[in-house]
Amino acid sequence: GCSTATPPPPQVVAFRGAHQAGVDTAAQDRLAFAAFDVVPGSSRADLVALLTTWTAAAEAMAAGQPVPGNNDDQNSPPADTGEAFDLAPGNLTVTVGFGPGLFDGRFGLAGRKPAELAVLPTLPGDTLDPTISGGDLAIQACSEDPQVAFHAVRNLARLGRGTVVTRWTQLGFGRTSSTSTAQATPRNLMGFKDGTRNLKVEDPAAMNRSVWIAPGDVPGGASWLAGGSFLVSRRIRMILETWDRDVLSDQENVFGRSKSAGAPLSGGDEFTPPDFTKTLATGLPAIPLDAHMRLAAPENNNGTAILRRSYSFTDGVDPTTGMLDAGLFFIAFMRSPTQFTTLQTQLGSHDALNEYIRHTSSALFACPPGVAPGNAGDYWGRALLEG
Ligand SMILES: C=CC1=C(C)c2cc3[nH]c(cc4nc(cc5[nH]c(cc1n2)c(C)c5CCC(=O)O)C(CCC(=O)O)=C4C)c(C)c3C=C
Ligand SMILES: [Fe+2]
Repeated sequence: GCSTATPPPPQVVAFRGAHQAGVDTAAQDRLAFAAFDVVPGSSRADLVALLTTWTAAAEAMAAGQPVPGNNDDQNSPPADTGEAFDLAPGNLTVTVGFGPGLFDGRFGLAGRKPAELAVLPTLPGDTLDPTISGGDLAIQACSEDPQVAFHAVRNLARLGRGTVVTRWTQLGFGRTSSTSTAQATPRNLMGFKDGTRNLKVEDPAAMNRSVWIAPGDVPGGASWLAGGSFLVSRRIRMILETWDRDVLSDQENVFGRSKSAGAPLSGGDEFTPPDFTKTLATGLPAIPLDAHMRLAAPENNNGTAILRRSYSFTDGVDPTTGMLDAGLFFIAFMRSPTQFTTLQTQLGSHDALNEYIRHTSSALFACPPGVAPGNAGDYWGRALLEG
C-alpha cells in the first residue's frame, strides 16, 4: 500500500472564472435555494456592501473555509454559524441572480435593466403561489452535502440582514439532471431517467448557443450581463398518488421513453436519438404526439434548448388532502427567457404529463458573469453597480 499521508484533494470547485460556478459545473446532489427581497429604504451603497460581503463569504465557503471574520472572540457571536466547520465542501457552488424588481428605480438601475428581465408571463396551466415566486435576488447553493448547502444559504441570509429579507426558500434532495457526460443520468420521483438529452458542458458550442449571454444580446446599459445567464425556477408538484396508479405503458407514453432503460419509444438505448417519424404497426406514432420529450425536443421547437439543473424535493404532506407535497424543483439556465416560454407554452397546453403535475412557483433571475480571477476588488455584479 501507499504510505504517504497526502489527503485526497478536497472537493473544491473554482469560485472565480469567466462564468459563475453552479451553471456549467457538474450538478451536485443537493440544493439549497433562496430568494430575497431588498428591505425598503436600502440604497445602492447598501447593495454594493451586500454583494461585496456575499462574494467574499461565498468564495471562502466554496474553498471549505469559514465565513471571514472573527470566529474566536468570546464576547461576540462568531462570524460563521459553525455547522460546516468539519465538513468537506462537497463541490459547493454558490450562484447569485438578480430579479426584475432590482431594476425598478429604487437603486437607480432602471437604465441597466436587460430588456428580457421581466416577470414571466402567465403560461398555460399555471397555478402559481405568488408568496413563493419572484424575488429581487437569488442564491443557488449546491453541494454533495446537504448541510454544506444549507450552511451557505443561511450564512448569506444572516450577512444580508438589514438589507435583504428572505422571501422563500427551497431545498432539493437529489439532482434530476446530468450536466456532464461524465455523470450517470439520475432518476426523478416518477422513476424516469432525467437529463438524458440535457445540454452537456462538454459541448461548448451548444453552451454558447443556448446558455451564455453574448455581448450583442445585451447592448447599452445591460452590457454588464454579457457572459452571464438567465435562471428560470419553477416549483413543480407531482401528483404522485395518481401517477403511482398509472400503468407502466401509459407512464412510458407520457414521457416517450422506456422507464427502465430510458430509451426513446422509437427504439435503441438511452442515448439513441429519438425518431419522431416512426410509426407502430397500429399506425400510431411510436413516440406519442403528446409525449413530454416530443414536445420539449429542440427538433420540434426550432432548435430551442436549455440547460436543466433541477432537483427533487419533498415538503411534507398537503394538510388538505394527506397527499405528499413532493415533486421537481425545476431550474434551467438559458441565454434568453423566451427559450423557456417557448417550451412551456407547448408543454403547458399539450403535455401528457400535465395530468400529474402542477407548477406552484415561478421566478426569473439574471445571473451576472463570474468574479474575475486575480482581481481582489471584483465582486458579484460590480459591472452593474459601478460600471
Ligand atoms: C419548459 C421546460 C421543461 C419543464 C417545465 C419540464 C418539466 C419536467 N420534465 C420532467 C421529466 C423529463 N423531461 C425530459 C426531457 C426534457 N424536458 C425538457 C423541458 C422541460 N421539462 C426538455 C427540454 C427536455 C429534453 C427534450 C429532448 O431534447 O429530447 C425527460 C426525458 C429525458 C431527458 O432528456 O432528460 C424526462 C424524464 C419532469 C418530471 C418535469 C416536471 C415535473
Ligand atoms: Fe422535462
